[in-house]
This record gives sequence, C-alpha cells and structure tokens, in this order.
Amino acid sequence: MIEVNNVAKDFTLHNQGGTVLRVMERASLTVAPGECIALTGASGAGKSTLMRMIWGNYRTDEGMIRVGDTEVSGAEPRRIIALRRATLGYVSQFLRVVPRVPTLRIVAEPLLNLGVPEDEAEARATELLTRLKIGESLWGLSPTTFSGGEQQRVNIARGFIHSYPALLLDEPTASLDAANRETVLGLIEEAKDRGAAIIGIFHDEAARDRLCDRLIDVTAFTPVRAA
Ligand SMILES: Nc1ncnc2c1ncn2[C@@H]1O[C@H](COP(=O)(O)OP(=O)(O)OP(=O)(O)O)[C@@H](O)[C@H]1O
Repeated sequence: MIEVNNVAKDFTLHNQGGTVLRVMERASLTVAPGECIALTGASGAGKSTLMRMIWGNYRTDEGMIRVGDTEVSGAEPRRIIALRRATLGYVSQFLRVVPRVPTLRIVAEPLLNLGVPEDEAEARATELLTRLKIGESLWGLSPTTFSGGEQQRVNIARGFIHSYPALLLDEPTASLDAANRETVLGLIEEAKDRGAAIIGIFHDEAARDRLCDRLIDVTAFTPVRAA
C-alpha cells in the first residue's frame, strides 16, 4: 500500500550560501494493508522528513514513493490533493485549522469533501467526539482555544472519520491522559483490522510495541558524513 524505494532528500539552505545538505539516502520500506510500522531513530535522524515526503509536503530528490496507485514523488499538486482526500490520512501532533470554524465541522469535513451528506457526516463526527470525550458544549466552538490534549483529540477525530486505506500518525498519543490514550490505541487497532497501512512515529514505547508489527530505524538512511 505504501512503498518507499531508494529515496534521497537534500535541503538547500538558502540563507546560508545555498549550502546543500543531504539528510537521507537509500531509504526503502514497504507497508502492506493491515500493517503498522514505527519509524524510530534518534532526534534528527529523519523520521519527520520521511513522513513529510510520503505526505507530499517535501519533495523527493531521488527515488520513488508510492501510496496506493499514486506516485507521490513527482505528482502534480492536484494528484496529491486527491490522494489526501480519499486515500492517505495524516494525524499530526498539532492542530492547524482555519479560525472560527466550529469543531464539529472541522471533524466532519473530510467526509463532506468526499460527498457524504451533511447529516451523516455530522452524526459520525458526533460519535467520534463523544468517544474521544470532547464535551458537547465545545462542538460549536473553534478549537483554537482548546487545551493541547483537546486539540490533539480533535485532530484524531478528523484523521479517523474516514476509513483511509493509508495513515500517517505523528505521535498520536503525545498529550493524552490514560483513558484517552486507550481510546486512541483502540481507534488505531480498528484501522489496522479494517486493513489500513499505517506508518507512525511513537515516543510512547508501550503504544508502539502494542500496535506495530515492525520498527524501521531511519538512522540506516542517514548519510555517513565525512569527519
Ligand atoms: N526544512 C529543513 N531545512 C533544513 N534542514 C532540515 C529541515 N527539516 C529537517 N532538516 C534536517 O533534516 C534532519 C532530519 O530532521 P527530522 O526533523 O526529520 O528528524 P526527526 O528524526 O524527525 O527528529 P525529532 O525526533 O527530533 O523530531 C535534521 O538534521 C534536520 O536538521
């Protein structure tokens, strides 16, 4: 479902004389439907960079990334938008939303974008917000003023409202209390059971061990620098 083949990444530091920094090379992995893999490796090893390349935010400088039948590396923006709409979900650590849009709408939006009728999308959003213990009094408010943990749960509700065949999870349990963490682990297990291919970054080692079938240490893809 997700394939990364011989990928390299360079960053050009425009404010530092155009220095080109190679941060990744020969990165390869595959994730099958129903499989969850964790990206591991020390801080700065390249976990987020690889995730952003799969999401289509960072350009791939060499090699190939494919999600479903979309070749992400080299895809036009409209292909990436279509991929994100139907196939690839992403739960980032932080919520980024347009101000003044109510929480219920933010959570329902991925289904609305797929043409699901409004009452059905909002019913599903209600169900997820309830499960994630976001009180009903908050549903009509913008989440911009919510606590870190509340924002993360809104993000999770949004990321799990559609049955994406592939999912990227960036520290999905980072700001959660024990009960909500358990709910989120349950959502991830359900996604696996229905056949989603999942790549995650988990500093929560117990969560990682419970959910992941394999660990991929991205340090193996860090270029060896000359001393
Ligand atoms: N936009 C950027 N411009 C230049 N260098 C970058 C950029 N983003 C990441 N890097 C560099 O790429 C390398 C990998 O960073 P990345 O954030 O992917 O690591 P990480 O494994 O996710 O780290 P952490 O666990 O601390 O989040 C680092 O050396 C970092 O400095």
